[in-house]
Amino acid sequence: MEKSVIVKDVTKKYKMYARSSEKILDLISPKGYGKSFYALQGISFEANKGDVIGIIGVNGSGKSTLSNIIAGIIPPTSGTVEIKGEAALIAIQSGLKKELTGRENIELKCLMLGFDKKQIIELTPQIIEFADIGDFIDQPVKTYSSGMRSRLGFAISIHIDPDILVIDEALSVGDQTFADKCLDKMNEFKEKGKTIFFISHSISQMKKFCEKALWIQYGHVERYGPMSEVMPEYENFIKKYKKMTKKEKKAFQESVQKSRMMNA
Ligand SMILES: Nc1ncnc2c1ncn2[C@@H]1O[C@H](COP(=O)(O)OP(=O)(O)OP(=O)(O)O)[C@@H](O)[C@H]1O
Repeated sequence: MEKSVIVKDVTKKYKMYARSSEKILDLISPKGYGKSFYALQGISFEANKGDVIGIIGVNGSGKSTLSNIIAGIIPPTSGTVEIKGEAALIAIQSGLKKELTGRENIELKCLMLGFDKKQIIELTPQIIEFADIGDFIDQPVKTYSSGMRSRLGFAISIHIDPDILVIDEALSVGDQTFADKCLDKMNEFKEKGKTIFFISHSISQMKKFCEKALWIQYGHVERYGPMSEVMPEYENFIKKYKKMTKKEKKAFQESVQKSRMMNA
């Protein structure tokens, strides 16, 4: 199996300053100052070409942080991410410049990826047709609804033909017809042997589309394996969590959050 993504011991740390003066103290003290929150702690896994991996986990577990790191949008604090080829992120807020129109965003993204004028002229109508947002294509993106942003983002990313596609909740907005159109495109990618990471709160969508599951539990990899094995374990955890009393839930949340906080 040819590897397409190798993630080794990836950590993402965010500084939590109570006051702005703490930021200055952090900059000038040799050992740093203030508390750090670990969104990710020692994430390691490998993906093969053709893998379709669902990233699952409860709110705040680190799914979006990890997808942003895989797509190269943000760097890890420590650890390495090896990507074979070009990765693209599709998320509701992904990479669209709000002041620019939809059409200008298409051009910008293509230019940034090194496409020439001829390729851009060829691709633009295809992207516009897929996005299907009518006259809004010539309006600034800041006037778009979240569904329209997601449509444009999806249309751009799918047409630039990346080797690794990271789809973060992009199908949760907008209508069913568009979601089906996206799923068809994602299936085309799958058939071409590309690697897809898929984040969705829809467990049925996950089960239908992904063969593997990467379960992120409060910044750690809890389980990684076939969807048919990992998902039942995750669903069991959710069931148990839901059965907890309010007090038990709070105690549980506090203990996991505490394990992610560290000094400096
Ligand atoms: N810029 C930031 N500064 C501080 N903390 C952050 C930042 N970005 C994310 N976090 C924290 O990191 C943790 C992981 O966030 P992330 O958005 O990756 O989780 P998620 O699993 O995608 O959650 P959800 O399912 O709610 O979208 C959260 O506790 C979040 O509050």
